[in-house]
This record gives sequence, structure tokens and C-alpha cells, in this order.
Amino acid sequence: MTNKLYDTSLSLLTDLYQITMAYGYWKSGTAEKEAVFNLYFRKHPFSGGFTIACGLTNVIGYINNFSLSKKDLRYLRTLTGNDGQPLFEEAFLDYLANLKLTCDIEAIPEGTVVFPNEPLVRVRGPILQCQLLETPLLNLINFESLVATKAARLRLVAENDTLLEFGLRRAQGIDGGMTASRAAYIGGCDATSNVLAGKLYDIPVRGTHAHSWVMSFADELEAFQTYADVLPNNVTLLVDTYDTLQGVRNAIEAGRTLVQKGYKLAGIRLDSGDLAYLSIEARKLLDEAGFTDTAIVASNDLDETIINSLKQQGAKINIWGVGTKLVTAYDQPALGGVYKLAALRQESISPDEESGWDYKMKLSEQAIKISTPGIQQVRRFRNERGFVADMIVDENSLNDTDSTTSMTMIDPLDFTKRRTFDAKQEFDDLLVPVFRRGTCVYTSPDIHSIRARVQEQLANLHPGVKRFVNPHTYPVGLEKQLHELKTELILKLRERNEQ
Ligand SMILES: Nc1ncnc2c1ncn2[C@@H]1O[C@H](COP(=O)(O)OP(=O)(O)OP(=O)(O)O)[C@@H](O)[C@H]1O
Ligand SMILES: O=P(O)(O)OC[C@H]1O[C@H](OP(=O)(O)OP(=O)(O)O)[C@H](O)[C@@H]1O
Ligand SMILES: O=C(O)c1cccnc1
Ligand SMILES: [Mg+2]
Repeated sequence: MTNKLYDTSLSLLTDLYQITMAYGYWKSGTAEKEAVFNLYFRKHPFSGGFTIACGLTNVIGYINNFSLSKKDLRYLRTLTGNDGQPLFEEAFLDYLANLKLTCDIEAIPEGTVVFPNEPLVRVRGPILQCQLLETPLLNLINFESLVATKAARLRLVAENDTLLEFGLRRAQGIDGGMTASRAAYIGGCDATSNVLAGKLYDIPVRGTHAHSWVMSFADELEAFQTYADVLPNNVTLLVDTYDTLQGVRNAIEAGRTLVQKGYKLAGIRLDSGDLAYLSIEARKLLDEAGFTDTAIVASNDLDETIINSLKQQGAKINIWGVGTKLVTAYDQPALGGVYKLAALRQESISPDEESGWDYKMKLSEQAIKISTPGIQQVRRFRNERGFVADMIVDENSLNDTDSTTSMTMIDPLDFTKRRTFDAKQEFDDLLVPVFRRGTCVYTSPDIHSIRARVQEQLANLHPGVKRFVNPHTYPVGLEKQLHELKTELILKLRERNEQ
């Protein structure tokens, strides 16, 4: 499946510096040098203990549609440097015109719970191509993973209640709205009010009506009765335009007519005031009138904290409509995913032998910002109770260890913390092949399966990791050989800089 909204080349959707670097690689003869880049984030959003990987389907669509059109090249030809001369020479533009992506890409499937420093996507191929993919991949993975995570948090507090995404009007533009609707559904919403997302992404659509419907009639009862006449099989009435509890009484009256005609009053919606108090009072009125199946929908600047609080207050709300705070990821508007070079193929010494890799890393004064070198895989150990720990392991050492060997994991921020897993410990390798030499070899599951995966994954996490206040840190470490390799490389780089 591709991103149907953009089923066209978006190959210039990148930062200029990717193209200037690409030109640099091409001009200096290193364009084809094989490289490995990893996309990962350093910290969970919302001060939480987990993140949901999302966006791979759109990455696949982007790469499948990658090709520079004549118009793209005409535009690049107009770009000039500070001397007014063209930035790129014609032969480079010809090279781009014929460029077909030939990368190998591995990724963690959408809907998987992921943790800081784990490669969510690993790109291996000619360095020029890997470089061009940095910005679009980050754009596609960061926002969708962020919103899917927000929705998963809402799902945790909403428990078995219905969760509706109402955010389109407050979303960051058209794409923000579309992407957020997809990610919100995957993360755990039951439906969206966004009809285009319903059509393009096969998400259920749901909705009630606005205050304007009520305001356009002489009185509220008439508004409710007309709505019930027109759409008798879809009646959820917004009761707070004038006086909420009087609104509930009017809804009940409209509901009685509906029942006489063989229909039902599906719900009422509260959109202002004290939602705990009003829902409890509304429930009493509805139940007393025999409308025990009529649902109470609540909306109005809801987020996971307010929903949690309302539940603790005993609110009688069955359906939560969440807009602004969900689709804009209000309390943390970006996931800080990064894309870093981790290995470069060495110059070949003989034409018959494959040369080795130079492992690459970025140093930083902050330990958390030091990247991890190598061609990484994420090995997730599990037992009958769920996920135990994730080990980042270099594929070269995986090839060396056979299945009978135990593996030791080292905490990257405290080297004295170690854990050994014996050969009997069950595991999954999270990164799976997605592209081989530029050809897609992976079929994205349908959106409903991805959504189901999120809940399966969360069920495998210890409750402490899922709590919102000071969540327990799920263990992620480096396999011992990779840790040693990294330490050695840090020392070497520091030594070189001191000289
Ligand atoms: N019982 C409650 N406990 C905690 N938060 C609540 C409760 N009831 C409502 N809220 C939340 O408090 C906020 C109230 O927003 P606001 O002050 O704009 O009030 P309002 O009811 O929308 O006002 P208005 O009547 O002017 O529309 C919303 O985010 C709402 O979800
Ligand atoms: O509050 P959100 O989580 O963003 O959910 C969507 C909101 O959009 C609608 O009204 P709108 O905000 O446009 O107007 P209102 O607040 O004046 O009702 C709806 O009534 C919700 O309140
Ligand atoms: O259908 C609704 O009730 C709805 C849709 C969008 C935004 N607010 C509410
Ligand atoms: Mg509002």
C-alpha cells in the first residue's frame, strides 16, 4: 500500500543540504561508496515509557515513487550559489535524472513498541542515496510515531470505552490532519471524523452534530426532532448549546419519538462544563427515562490526563471525542528522531574479496547523544510474561555467534549493569527486510492488523513501563561485542582529536 494522498514523486521533499551533499559525493567520486544509516530517537515523547513505531507504509510509498521528474530537474537547474552561478553542473543533474534507488532497507514493522536508540529503519546502500533519504524518512516516521504514541496513551486510559479522533480542524495543515488520523487509528482510536482519511485509509468514520445545527432552529427540541427525523439511524444529540441538563431532557423527548418509530437514541454529547458532574446527572436522567443503552459522548479539549481524572471522578462517559490535543501532540509537538551514519565500506584491496566496514559514530559531550556504530539489529528477548529486554547487536557478531551461545547485554549509560541471556531465551529480531536493492520485498499489513498489533505489543509490556508518572525504564542495551567496539572507537576518536 502506498500513501494515496501523495501517490506521486515527492523526491524534492528533502533539505537542500542533502542535495548539495549528494553533489559533493558525486563530484568527489564517492557517490557509490556503501554506507549504513540508522534512524532512531533518543527519548520517549510525553515523558512516557514507550513509543509506537509508525509511518513505514508511507516510507515505502515514498521510496517506490522516488524519481526526479523533468520539472524537478528544471527547478534544480535554477538554483544558484552566492556568486550567482548554478549550484549543480549538468552532468550531475543527468545523474539525478537517471537515479534509481538501490538501497537495502530494514525496518521495525508499524505498530511495534520501540525504545530509545533502537534503529527503527536501517538504510544500506550508496552513500548518495542514503543521504537523500534522511529528511523524508525522518519526516514520515517522526510525526506518525508521535501521534500513534499519543493515541496509544489515550487508549490506555480510555480502557474499553470508544475513542474517537475529532482533530482535523485543528491539525497542522492537510497532511498533518491526514497523517494524524491514520496514526491515531493505529494507536488505538476506534474511528475518525475525517472522511477523506476514512476513504483513503479504510478507517471507520463517526460523528455527531455541531452547535450550529441547534442554533439554526427556533428551539432545541425542534432541532433534535428534525435531526432524528432525517437521520433516525444515527442520532447522537449535542445537548450543551443552552443548558446541558435541559438539553438532556429535550434529547430524551426526541428519543421517545425515535423509539416509537422503531429506532433508538444512540447517544448524547457533552461539550462544555463539568464533564464528571454533567455526565453523572445526564446518566440518571437517561436511565430514569429508560434510555439505559444511550451512550454519553464527551468532548472539549480532552487529553489522557483529563480522561484519567474524569474516570477517577466516576464520570459516566462511554465515548471520548479527542481532537486538538491528539492530532497536534499538544504537549510535545515533535519526536526527536535522528538519522546517523553508522558504517562505511572500506576501500577494496582486491577485486575478488569483499572489503570490511569502517564503523562510524558521532561524538558528543552528552553520553546520550553519542551514536552507536555498526550494522545493527534489535533482538527482543521475551518470556511467558512478555518482553524482557531489547539488545542492540551488530549483525557481524550475530553471524559469529551460533544459536548455542549466551549473549551479554550492557547498559549503555552504566557499563556495570550487565545481563546475560542463555540460548534458551526466546527472542525476535525486530528489523525485517523491506527493500532489497531498491525493490520492495515487504507487504505492509492492512491498517486494522497494524492497529491490533499495537494492543498485542502493549499487552507484553510491564504495567510499570506504561504508567504515565515516572514510568519504569524498559531495559535496552548493547550486546557486549558491540559495546566494546563502540568504547574502542570513542577512545580512538578522542585520542585522534587530542593530537
Ligand atoms: N470534571 C472535570 N475534571 C477535570 N477536567 C474537566 C472536568 N470537566 C471538564 N474538564 C476539562 O476542563 C476544561 C474546561 O474548559 P473551559 O474552561 O474552556 O470550559 P468550558 O466548559 O469549555 O467553557 P464554556 O462553557 O465557556 O465552553 C476542558 O479541557 C475540559 O475537558
Ligand atoms: O476539543 P477538541 O479535543 O479539539 O475536539 C474537537 C472539538 O471541536 C468541536 O468544537 P470546536 O472546538 O470547534 O468549538 P467549541 O469548542 O466552541 O465547541 C467539538 O465540539 C469539540 O469540542
Ligand atoms: O462529530 C463530532 O461530534 C465532531 C466532529 C469534529 C469535531 N468535533 C466534533
Ligand atoms: Mg473547542
